[in-house]
Amino acid sequence: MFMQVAFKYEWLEDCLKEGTRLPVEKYSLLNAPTSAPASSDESTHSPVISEDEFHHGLLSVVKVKRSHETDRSNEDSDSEEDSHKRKKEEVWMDVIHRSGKLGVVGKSGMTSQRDEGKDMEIQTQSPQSYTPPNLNKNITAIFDELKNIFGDALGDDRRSFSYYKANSVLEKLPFKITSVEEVKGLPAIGKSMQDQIAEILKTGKSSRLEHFKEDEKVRVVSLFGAVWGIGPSTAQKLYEKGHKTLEDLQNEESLTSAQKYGLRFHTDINKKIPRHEVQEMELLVKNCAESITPGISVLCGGSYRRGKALVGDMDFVVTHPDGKSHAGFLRKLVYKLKQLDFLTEDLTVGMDHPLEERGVDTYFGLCKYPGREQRHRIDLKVYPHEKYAFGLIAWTGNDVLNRRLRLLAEAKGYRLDDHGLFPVTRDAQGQRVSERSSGVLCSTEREVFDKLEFPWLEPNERNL
Ligand SMILES: Nc1ccn([C@H]2C[C@H](O)[C@@H](COP(=O)(O)OP(=O)(O)OP(=O)(O)O)O2)c(=O)n1
Ligand SMILES: [Mn+2]
Repeated sequence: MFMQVAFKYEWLEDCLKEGTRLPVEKYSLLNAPTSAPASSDESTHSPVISEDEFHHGLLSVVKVKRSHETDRSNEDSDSEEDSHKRKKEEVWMDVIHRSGKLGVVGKSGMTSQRDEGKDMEIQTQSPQSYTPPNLNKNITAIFDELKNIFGDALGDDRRSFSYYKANSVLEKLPFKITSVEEVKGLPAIGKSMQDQIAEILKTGKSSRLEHFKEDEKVRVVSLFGAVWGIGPSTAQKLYEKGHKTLEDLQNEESLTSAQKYGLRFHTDINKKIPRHEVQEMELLVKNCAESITPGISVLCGGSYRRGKALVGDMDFVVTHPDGKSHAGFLRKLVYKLKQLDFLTEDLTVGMDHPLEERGVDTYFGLCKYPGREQRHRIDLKVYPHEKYAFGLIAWTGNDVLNRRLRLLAEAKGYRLDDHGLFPVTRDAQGQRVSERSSGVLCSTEREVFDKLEFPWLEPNERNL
């Protein structure tokens, strides 16, 4: 039985380490510990979890698949708000950092792989699988639906993110929740989440979700919004045109060709890819790339690089250490991968930046595992050597870490994105400007972490 409503974060960490639910007494914040007290020194370094503060700590990173409609570079446009909360953020950074470690300690024996002393982080790594057991699917499945409804249909990224971060805590818990008392005091689980959890525990359902399911507009708009290439505003327009089902959309002329592919392969794209298949496809792309330009570096980032057992899509990050052979490479790679019948449909393409521009070439498309017709989403991004470390961090994620790093950079007077780390100055009007040409030089991910004074995380430790 859980009597305390607030206890130290180490409780969660230790539970995960032990693989069992430990008594909370010695972690209590309300009662003075009677036995085996944590040293006072330790408690000063151990942030206490308060939902509200944790909430502010994470802000509105949204894990919704809308990157194709959203310019990632504009993601931080709410930086005014962010700056108000930055102070609090810094305090909570440690908490969040710890929460990232949870998944790692939860999987006993997971080790770090280092690849130090290299000029560039060109690594062939096979991180061990990251598969935290989710003992609370009865709750997280409902929250996941609500996350999608708020994100895909209602465009309410803030609420969507509340469910996303609540789930990222709940799915890592080493026990099945039987009473709402057990989640009080956990990060990201505030009063509203507690009430919803209590309701789910009692009735097996969420009235909020049931209400949405009864609302035809919400149901239809979130269905459409979940299609690759269709965002909340297009989804709403399609609903207003009278469409009700995905079949209805098949004859809709106004869809772009990418949206049509998104629709046609909707079921395929939504299926997660087993890790070992990604590994094989990574090898296929690597071999193909090497046969075109020897020495080229190809790495599959995203959740695969973070060690997930099931992967949503493939995010390839490519560069060439010589600083020039990357230019024009993507077109050749795409051509050859199509010849191999691996790449099948183009979604969006932005390539052929001339060498002098030092731009990033991108290809978003669909591919298939050799011998099968099922499609998967694939992104290929080619970075010039000097931007590579930044691209690799951005496309490895996860998005919570990306957000944290960006906010931290901002607090230190920089702007961070997948192209680099740029000092921010003020122009004559007092507006913040960052000069693209004067970026900080970092040739490895570790140098970027060091520059930001963020504790180093191996890729498999980045599931925050
Ligand atoms: N709004 C977003 C979307 C993505 N990313 C970054 C972090 C992600 O880890 C990476 C790849 O994006 P994905 O949507 O492919 O996410 P993952 O690879 O992490 O998960 P999965 O593909 O398994 O769904 O890009 C981000 O910072 N912000
Ligand atoms: Mn991915």
